[in-house]
Amino acid sequence: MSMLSPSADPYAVKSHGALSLEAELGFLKAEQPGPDPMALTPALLYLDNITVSFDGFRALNALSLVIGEAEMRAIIGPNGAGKTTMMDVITGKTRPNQGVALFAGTNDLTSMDEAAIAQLGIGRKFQTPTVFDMHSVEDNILLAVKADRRPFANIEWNPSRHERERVEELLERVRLKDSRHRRAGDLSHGQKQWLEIGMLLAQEPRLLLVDEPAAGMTDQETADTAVLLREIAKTRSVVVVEHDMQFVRDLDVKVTVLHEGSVLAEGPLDQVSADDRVIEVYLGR
Ligand SMILES: Nc1ncnc2c1ncn2[C@@H]1O[C@H](COP(=O)(O)OP(=O)(O)OP(=O)(O)O)[C@@H](O)[C@H]1O
Repeated sequence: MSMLSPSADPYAVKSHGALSLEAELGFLKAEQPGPDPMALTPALLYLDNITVSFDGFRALNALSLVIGEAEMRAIIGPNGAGKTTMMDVITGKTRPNQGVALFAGTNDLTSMDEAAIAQLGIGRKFQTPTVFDMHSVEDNILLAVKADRRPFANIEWNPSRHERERVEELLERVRLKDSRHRRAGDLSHGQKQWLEIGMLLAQEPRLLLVDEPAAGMTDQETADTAVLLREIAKTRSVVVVEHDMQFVRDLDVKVTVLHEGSVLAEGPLDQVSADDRVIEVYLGR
C-alpha cells in the first residue's frame, strides 16, 4: 500500500482520501519504511510549505503539518513561534504567501473566506471565552444549537425535541448539567471555557482549534479539561496550542514544536522534551 507524508512530517500518515489529489499535485513521496502506530488515520488537515510574511518577516516559514481524522495534536513553542499565525491560516483570517492548505482532501483553505471555512466544519476557540454572560448556561448552548450552519435552518425560538436532546447531550459532555440555570457570567473561568467548547461542539466541527485552554484554570479544571478534550478527540480532530506542560502531558498525544515559523520537532512529549534543540529554544529557558 502506498504511504504518503508531507515534506516535514517524519510520520507516515495513511492519507487514503487525499491520495489522488496529492498525487495530482505532485506531493507523492517515496514509500516509508513502516507505519507509525501514532499516525494510522486518514489526513483531515494538510498543510505543506506554508509561508506567511509580514513586511518581509516570516511568521511562518515553509511550515508543514498533517492532522489525521479524530486525531488530537498539541502544538507548543516559544512566544512568536507562529502558533497563532498557523491557526489564522487554517481559519482563513490570514492568507499565506505560499503553500498548500487542504481540508478533508479537496477543500483549498487558501482560497476560502472565514465564514466558508467555519461552514466546512472548522471551529476555533480563542483564549478568552466569549459567552453570553447575561444568559443562562442552558440558553447559551441552545443559542449555539439554533445557530445551525445549514441554510434556511429553522429560526423559531421554541426548541424542537431534537434540539432539546442535543442541549442535554452537550451540557452533559461539558460537565455543566448541574449549572444549567446559572448565569454564564457567574461561572468560574474554567467553566466558561467548557461552556464555549460546548457551544462550538453544537456546530459539529470536524476540526476544533483550541488556543491555550488551560491558561487561568485551577489544577483540577486543567486536569478535567484534558479529559474533556480527549473525549472530544474520539470523534473529532483537535489541535491544541498550549504552554502548560503538565496539561500537554495529560493530553498524552503527539506534540509538534514550532520555532521561527517552522516545525522544529514532532513526536511523543517525552521524545521532543529530550531533544536538545527544543530544550535550547523552549523548555530550557
Ligand atoms: N499582523 C502582524 N504584523 C506583523 N507581525 C506579525 C503579525 N502577526 C504576527 N506577527 C509576528 O509573527 C510572529 C509570530 O507570531 P504569532 O502570534 O503567530 O506567534 P505565537 O507562537 O502565537 O506566539 P505567542 O505564544 O506569544 O502567542 C511574531 O514575531 C509576531 O510578532
